[in-house]
Amino acid sequence: MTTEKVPAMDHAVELRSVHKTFGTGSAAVTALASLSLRFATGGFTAVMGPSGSGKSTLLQCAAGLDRPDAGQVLLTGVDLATLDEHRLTVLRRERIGFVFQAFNLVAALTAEQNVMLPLLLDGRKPSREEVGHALAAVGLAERRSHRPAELSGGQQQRVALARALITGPAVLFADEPTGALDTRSAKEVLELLRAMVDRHGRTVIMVTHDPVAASYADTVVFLTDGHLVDTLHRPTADHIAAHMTRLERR
Ligand SMILES: Nc1ncnc2c1ncn2[C@@H]1O[C@H](COP(=O)(O)OP(=O)(O)OP(=O)(O)O)[C@@H](O)[C@H]1O
Repeated sequence: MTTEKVPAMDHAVELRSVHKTFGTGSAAVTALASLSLRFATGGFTAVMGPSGSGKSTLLQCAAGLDRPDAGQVLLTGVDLATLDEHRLTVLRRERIGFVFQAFNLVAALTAEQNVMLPLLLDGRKPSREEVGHALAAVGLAERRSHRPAELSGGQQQRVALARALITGPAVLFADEPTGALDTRSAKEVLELLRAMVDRHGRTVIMVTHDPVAASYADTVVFLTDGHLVDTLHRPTADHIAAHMTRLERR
């Protein structure tokens, strides 16, 4: 693929004055207000902020799932605005993994078949060994033949993680990945995300409302009304919770 590269790659994702509005006229809502933000390569960042502050829109634009009205998004050094839809799809497939609060597994497929999907979509024939390895990495080697309905929420999210990671993406985006999980399952998923960064050098960007989940990150950024209002490094859950309370009172 011939894509424009910038030389320095210490930031896996960079937003430069990204602006995004939904609706028109008096109904227009500014979701991102000329937001500039950089996510370090090999770092774990949590994105927090009150409801409607632009967190999901940030993730969608950063992952190339939505296009900003103005500004630039660089993903692993590639300016997404320079790509047509086909090249954007290829870039996303090769460099991005995504996990959602609702897992988004295909109900009719087994864990193993769900994990295979991204490779099949990429025209590759996955080996059972490769898929087995991905499931083992999330502690589910024994559950390869189970369908989503036969798995707990935490297990389903771990299958979703294995599916997101099977292509070896540089960046993993997670939108409330623990929002539907009990405390124990959430901890397992967060520890896996932490290990992706520490052991495999991946970049993780996670939207969350939960201060405990955010405390697994290296950096926590806070949005309000589409603006970046604060950045904390290695904060404790209590510190994050206090910060959120202050923001919600503003
Ligand atoms: N598709 C859309 N159409 C219209 N408005 C939208 C759309 N998506 C987001 N918005 C608006 O943009 C703003 C930011 O939304 P966004 O979902 O990014 O916030 P959020 O911080 O993720 O919120 P939450 O924590 O509630 O999920 C909100 O005011 C929202 O209503």
